[in-house]
Amino acid sequence: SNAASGPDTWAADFPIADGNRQSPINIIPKEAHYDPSLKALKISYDPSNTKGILNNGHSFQVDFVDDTDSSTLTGGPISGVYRLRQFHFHWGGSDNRGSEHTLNGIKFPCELHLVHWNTKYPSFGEAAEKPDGLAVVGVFLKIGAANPRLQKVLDALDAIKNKGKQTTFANFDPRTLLPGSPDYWTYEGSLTTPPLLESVTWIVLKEPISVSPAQMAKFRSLLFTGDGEAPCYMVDNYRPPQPLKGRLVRASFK
Ligand SMILES: NS(=O)(=O)c1cc(F)cc(F)c1
Ligand SMILES: [Zn+2]
Repeated sequence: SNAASGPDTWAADFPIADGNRQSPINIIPKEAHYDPSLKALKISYDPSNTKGILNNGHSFQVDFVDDTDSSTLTGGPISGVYRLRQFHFHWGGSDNRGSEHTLNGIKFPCELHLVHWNTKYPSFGEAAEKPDGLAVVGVFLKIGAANPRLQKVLDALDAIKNKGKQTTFANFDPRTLLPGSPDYWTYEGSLTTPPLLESVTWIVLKEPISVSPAQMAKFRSLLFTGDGEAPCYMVDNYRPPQPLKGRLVRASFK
């Protein structure tokens, strides 16, 4: 990561960067504990909640209307109802890196995060400050055939090349981005970007989805920089794995 503002500099402004439940982590499947009490994830999204797509200067995100319980996550390791807020990605400058979570030390070229907040709190902002406030579903992307489900998202990127740009984006069902297998690992962690709040129940799906090299090039065509600034390609926007500090990683499958 670059010295100026990369992950190694965050502890100065956000001491929680060295906390006891930081994310991401390296997942070692053989060291995960199968928990038969873990429920299946229940995901119910309403595509009409899609609000827009934004280049926020560190990734791009697709935002959802979250003022009703029409796009929710329940079941799995969580209790209660969590509402979909946004999804976004992290990726590398080449196919050998990019994911935040790793599997047996292996980095994937890209990782999708679907961010949900616990409706026992009045808002996303309030929930983000509570230990059980957020639930993020992580999906690995691996190089293979072009993924037609990604294409609508990637085709919108030309309109949000620079930091701060947003455009309309409607009627997208993020469920189409999920793999077939329901198997997941889960652990208690944090946001992976500042403010690094320790409020996330992570749910990392075992089965990756595919992305082609040409599709990865689309991700890498975005800019970290604003219009009129010296352009800097948006790549390597991932935090490396953080110390487990005694946490258990549970598996929903044997
Ligand atoms: N990358 S992440 O999913 O942990 C995340 C989600 C979020 F809503 C805000 C953040 F700053 C970071
Ligand atoms: Zn993320």
